[in-house]
Amino acid sequence: MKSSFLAHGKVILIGEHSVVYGYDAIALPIKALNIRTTVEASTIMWMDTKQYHGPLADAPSSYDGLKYVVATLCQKAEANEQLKIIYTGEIPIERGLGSSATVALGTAEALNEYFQLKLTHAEIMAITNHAEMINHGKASGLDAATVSSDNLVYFNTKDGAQKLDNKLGATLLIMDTGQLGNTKEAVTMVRNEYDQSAKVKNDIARLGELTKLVKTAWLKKDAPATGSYFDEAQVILASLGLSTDRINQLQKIAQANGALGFKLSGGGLGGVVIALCTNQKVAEKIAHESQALIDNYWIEQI
Ligand SMILES: C[C@@](O)(CCO)CC(=O)[O-]
Repeated sequence: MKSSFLAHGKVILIGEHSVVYGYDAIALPIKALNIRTTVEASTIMWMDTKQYHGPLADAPSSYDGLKYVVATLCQKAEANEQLKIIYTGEIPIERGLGSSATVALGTAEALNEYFQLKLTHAEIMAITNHAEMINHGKASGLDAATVSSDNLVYFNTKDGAQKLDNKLGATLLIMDTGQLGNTKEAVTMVRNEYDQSAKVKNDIARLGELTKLVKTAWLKKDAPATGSYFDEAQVILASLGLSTDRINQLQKIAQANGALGFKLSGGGLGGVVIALCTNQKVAEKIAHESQALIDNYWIEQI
């Protein structure tokens, strides 16, 4: 008996960090980035990923979220069977692309099917979100909501995920700086500032407003306005200490080559950046000019 589940990655368009404080955020599922989780019987509890291959019990602490998912599902199934859990495909880790939520969701779904537990979507999401809390300290649930959605997600912690399925009529360039971000560290850093500074509280509130403005512009298919809100968000995220020299250099290249807007995406301190472009040609030109500073890039029509 074998079961498997394919889960995809995501990129945050706007509202990272402020979403942790209850404000709105918008995130896009990225189907081109995905990981398949396969569960099969084994002689020992075994975990097989690009980063780690060995007994689950010996996996490093970065696997604590996954250990929780496996333990919870096995407990619900009252299973004492040993398993091998294999991950194929790749989403670069610590880049803001949702790799941890993808593997947590994939593991919960694959084990749900393997044990025929018939857990509801809400139960699977609760387990995935808890794993994200273990991974990231304080997680808003945005990543888990987006990696389990087929549509653009409009999200806040109170109402959860809502569909925003209109097209903006533009091209999104996603570039991987190759620098490892650290979501837990970034969220903690902003939280410490938030608790002490009225300016940071205002910055976070403005990020929340920018999300609402992007939604309005999106519904009007106003890509230039959306781009200008991305630029403003980048100024705020940089002032919170979340940008890097490389991100700033990429911003200059994007601006010099016609991007409508540019920002980091996800926790920051590295990871991916996004450039909003009028069309594919502009996106390809920016990616080409940026090649010395990036590991990889993806283009999405939005
Ligand atoms: C930085 C953050 O807003 C996004 C991480 O992808 C954290 C969260 O929403 O849990």
